[in-house]
Amino acid sequence: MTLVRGNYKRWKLEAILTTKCQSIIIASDSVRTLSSPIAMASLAQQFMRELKTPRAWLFLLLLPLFLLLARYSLSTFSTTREKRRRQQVADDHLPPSPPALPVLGHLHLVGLLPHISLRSLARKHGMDLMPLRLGSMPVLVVSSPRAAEAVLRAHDHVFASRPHSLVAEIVLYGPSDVGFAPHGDYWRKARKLVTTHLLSVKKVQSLRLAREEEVTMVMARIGEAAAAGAAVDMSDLLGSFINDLGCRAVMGKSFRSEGRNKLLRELIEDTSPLLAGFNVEEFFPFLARFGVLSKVVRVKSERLRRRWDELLDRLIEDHESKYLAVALGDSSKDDDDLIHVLLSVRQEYGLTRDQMKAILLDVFFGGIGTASSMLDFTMAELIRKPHMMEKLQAEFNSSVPEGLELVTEADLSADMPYLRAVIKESLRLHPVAPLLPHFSMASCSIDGHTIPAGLQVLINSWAIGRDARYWEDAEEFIPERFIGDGSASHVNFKGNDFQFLPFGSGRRMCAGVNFGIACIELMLANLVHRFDWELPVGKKRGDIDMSEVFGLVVSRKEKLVLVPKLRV
Ligand code: HEM
Repeated sequence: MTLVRGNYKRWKLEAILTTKCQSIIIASDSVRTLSSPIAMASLAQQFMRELKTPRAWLFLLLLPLFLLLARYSLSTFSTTREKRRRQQVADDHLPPSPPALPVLGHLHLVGLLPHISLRSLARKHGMDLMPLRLGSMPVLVVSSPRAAEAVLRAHDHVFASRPHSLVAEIVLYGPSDVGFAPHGDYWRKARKLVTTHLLSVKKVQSLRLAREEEVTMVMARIGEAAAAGAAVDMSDLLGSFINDLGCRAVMGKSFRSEGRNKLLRELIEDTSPLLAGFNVEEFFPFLARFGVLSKVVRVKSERLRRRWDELLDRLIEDHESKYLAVALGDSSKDDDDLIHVLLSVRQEYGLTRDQMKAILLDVFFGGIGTASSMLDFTMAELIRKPHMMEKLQAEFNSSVPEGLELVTEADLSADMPYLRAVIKESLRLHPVAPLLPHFSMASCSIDGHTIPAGLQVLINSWAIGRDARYWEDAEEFIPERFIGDGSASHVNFKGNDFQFLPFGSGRRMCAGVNFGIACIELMLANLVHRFDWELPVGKKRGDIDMSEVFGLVVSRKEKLVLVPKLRV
């Protein structure tokens, strides 16, 4: 195994231009200049949006100049015959790649929903391990459980890093969070802190009362709508439930009244597209040398960072004074929120203020969109299949005391196989993070192919969860497959079953599984147990549109509007 820098030059997919751009990356001592994978993935969408901005026109104006420079680069740096021969030998050890265009590579083949277009491409060319070139960026797309196991288990130590993203670097302070941080000592320390103190099973259990209180408030709102015969925008309701719960966990109860929950939701909504957006210069690093394009992204990111700073600094300062009072014995320790926990371990882990802020942002970005989108998909599937909704309600009827107004987590600890099967099936068919972004830190060999160091790897968990070689009726929503003698009754999401990766696997697996599942189970249980759900007049079940919008988290395009009827 060779280190990244030594090996990077050996990697060339098709265009000599690519090699040139990468040489420049190496020369500038930035071996990790590849973009955020999610950024890459929303390419087309962003591009259409960007066409309306001055920046896009700037790009179009710069394109001829770029092509001229590319030609110049080709002639100036043309490889020697011997180098080409050696490159050919290296290429022969790579899996084959679909045909590409000059300059763009395979960029034009990535659509608005990259996980879907990448699956079509992999299927068309029969490639479970598919090297692509997006602009000048080499990417390896992994589309089968077997290939995912090779990456996430056999070579987990090689692929446990993340690709670089300019936006994450600015907005996430380095990045100093867990999710975007490159593999290394800092990531290890931050991940340990998060899994031991913030998102441990014990900590998640200690937030049980908070979850139950938040669910009670939501049920009261739905109850009012039911009494009035009014429709409820479920997408919005579920979004604000998870947002409020996240705020409560992070900053404590006392901040809801100050409007900080709303501010936080706005900030997350403003930041997510940028974190998921694509930056021209990251696909064409050659252009970044002019510095013009990266400035636009930089300015936007810095503006957001200032807004985050203002909110997070205030939150931390408020907590610091309270923490000090508790430490001096002037006040009782009534607060156990995550900022408080972070302050208590700050010295032990040697955390700076910026690092604390980045770690808090992970809880917001990791937790809020994921759980609410997942709940939205699940409710939509259950409405489309009323017999499944009835089966789930029957499970509650037989498991919880009659007339129970709130299903608590204690009630859920009883055996509820169908509830768990519905959640698993929803995660299989609609993984809200469908492309897992990884980065190779060294070269390694998979199936006789040499995978070079310094390569961005995307594991298509959406394609893997629908792989007909592993799943019967792979495109259908059938929770029964996960129970009894169903074909997947032994499969779980702990990262050992590589045909089912909604939370990833290996070192970079989701750090918030327990937190996420606890929120989802409690909310879904109460929605289904307390209410029957109907569609607004004039809308049929078949009209529910399951199409998606790609972003940091994939969500349903259409809002889910339902009319509740009180059951209990
Ligand atoms: C339905 C809910 C959720 C889903 C489906 C989900 C899914 C994922 C996935 C697919 C990854 C990437 C795994 C990989 O690269 O192999 C991830 C990473 C992560 N998630 Fe989650 N997640 C959820 C909830 C949460 C929650 C509630 C939190 C925190 C409060 C959280 C925090 C994180 C963090 C910190 C990482 C980065 C781990 C690392 O890079 O070391 N997630 N999540």
